[in-house]
Amino acid sequence: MAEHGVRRRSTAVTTQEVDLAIIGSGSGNSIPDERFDASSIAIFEEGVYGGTCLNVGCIPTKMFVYAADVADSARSSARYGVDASVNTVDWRAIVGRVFGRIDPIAQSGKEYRTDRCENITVYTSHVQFDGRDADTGRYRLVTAAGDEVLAQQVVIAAGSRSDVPSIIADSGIRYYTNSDVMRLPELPKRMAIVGSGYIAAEFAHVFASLGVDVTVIARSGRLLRALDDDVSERFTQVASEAWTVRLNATMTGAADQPDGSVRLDFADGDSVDADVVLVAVGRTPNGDRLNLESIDVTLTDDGRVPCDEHGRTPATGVWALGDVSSPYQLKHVANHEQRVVQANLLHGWDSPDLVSFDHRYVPFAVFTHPQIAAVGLTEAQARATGRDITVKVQNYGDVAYGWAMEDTTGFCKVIADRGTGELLGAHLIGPQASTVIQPVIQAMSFGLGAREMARGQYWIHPAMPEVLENALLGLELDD
Ligand SMILES: Cc1cc2nc3c(=O)[nH]c(=O)nc-3n(C[C@H](O)[C@H](O)[C@H](O)COP(=O)(O)OP(=O)(O)OC[C@H]3O[C@@H](n4cnc5c(N)ncnc54)[C@H](O)[C@@H]3O)c2cc1C
Ligand SMILES: NC(=O)c1ccc[n+]([C@@H]2O[C@H](COP(=O)([O-])OP(=O)(O)OC[C@H]3O[C@@H](n4cnc5c(N)ncnc54)[C@H](O)[C@@H]3O)[C@@H](O)[C@H]2O)c1
Repeated sequence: MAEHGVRRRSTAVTTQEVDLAIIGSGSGNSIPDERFDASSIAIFEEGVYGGTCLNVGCIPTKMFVYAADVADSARSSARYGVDASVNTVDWRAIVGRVFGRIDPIAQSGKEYRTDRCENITVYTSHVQFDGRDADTGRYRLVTAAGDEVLAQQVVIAAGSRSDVPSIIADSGIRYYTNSDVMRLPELPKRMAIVGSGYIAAEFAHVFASLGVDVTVIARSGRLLRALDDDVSERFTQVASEAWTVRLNATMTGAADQPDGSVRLDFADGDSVDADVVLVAVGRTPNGDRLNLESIDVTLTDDGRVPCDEHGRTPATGVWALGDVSSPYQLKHVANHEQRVVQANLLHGWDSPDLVSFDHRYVPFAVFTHPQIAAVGLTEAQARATGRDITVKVQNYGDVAYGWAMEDTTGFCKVIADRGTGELLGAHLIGPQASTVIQPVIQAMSFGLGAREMARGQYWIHPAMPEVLENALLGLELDD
């Protein structure tokens, strides 16, 4: 490990002075490249190196989703005249495939920073601020292991953690989150998933398709209710046929049962028994564990580290990016913000050339069944702007590739300004949604209107994006 500027104290802990400290090894780990070789850097990581996306988020979940999709394909094969079935699911082999790929990446990422980057010191411990050093004015960062780092500048890239409702946290039951459910030793017979957002929708698909009897417990009347109303409604319908879905469910208790299962009780007197309870009710930014008061930074009302469009927090020299500060808890946003903060670190805090976050058209996809993807305003949001809008809903089942797949539930909704043709939003539910949506993201980002987008290019026939082409052509735009 590099020991740049490290002073050993008699208590066996160290004090190091660095140019830059980075809290969190998710997107934060990508900041130091060769342009930072002359800077001394400390990276703090209290968990597994590489952060949420690599270890317990996007990447492993999608590797499990792919296995689930393969199982679903086999189950639905008879529709296409093919005789296939899912005979057994080798859960250990699936887990082995996923983490056999991921764990070495996390390990080698850490080794690279620790052993091969001479200007970087990795601290594998929780860290928090302890004000500023009176002599140097540097930010003082103190680890749980007792080390002290005095940093000229700090990037807070500390991510977020799973929320756990107190009714579960205080009950004493064994519950799982995305951090450990993917390493279950074996598939349970019954799983109850508390929550109805992204994580619930993706894991319900994974475990149900692999043969688990899944019950999804939603507080409100719809799943994925933050999405466009039609998408959320369609998804709730389809999901209710695939899994047990309890809507408008208010939990009143959770308790271990003598047979090792868990019972969840509801206000209507009903209950659900499950062998595994997965909690997926949102994520809290980790800024509340950094003692930010000591550097006079107050979290936003929704718990984020405040920062401006350049990533600058109210404390001079302290930057923030990703889940800890962003209104979007998405990896492509964290990566974008990392590139902005990286550029701005090189420009300097007060530079007139600072670059800005671009949050205009943040897309997302939910890798459940059916897949969902969206960008821009929902129909309700677009109507609320007061603009004269036109909306077209095109069914997958009405285009050639949708016929090929015998799709009966998918659709693509596009929303545009009737007068100008400006694209305002797109919402897809159906096969390949996360890929089919990409041309709309491009069009919106580069200011291409609906009409030009529909007719200014070829659309490969008979590929799935024809569903998008037809939706665009169906918009009632002024001439
Ligand atoms: C199950 C799941 C699936 C997801 N799937 C997708 C997806 O498909 N697509 C998508 O775009 N997004 C997805 N996300 C969201 C995505 O993972 C996050 O938006 C992204 O990883 C955030 O990156 P980050 O760098 O801000 O934080 P993180 O990657 O969480 O990194 C922060 C790191 O900081 C460390 N840390 C925190 N506090 C301290 C401290 N005080 N001291 C030392 N270390 C600290 C943490 O241990 C962590 O490793 C998913 C999330 C989950 C949970
Ligand atoms: N494919 C992706 O891009 C992807 C996948 C997974 C996660 N993520 C990111 O991670 C974030 C967190 O995911 P998530 O699914 O935990 O959160 P979420 O915000 O998507 O959904 C949380 C759900 O839990 C419900 N809820 C909240 N408190 C509850 C309670 N006490 N009891 C029952 N239900 C409750 C909410 O009403 C909401 O529907 C997402 O918002 C997303 O940004 C992204």
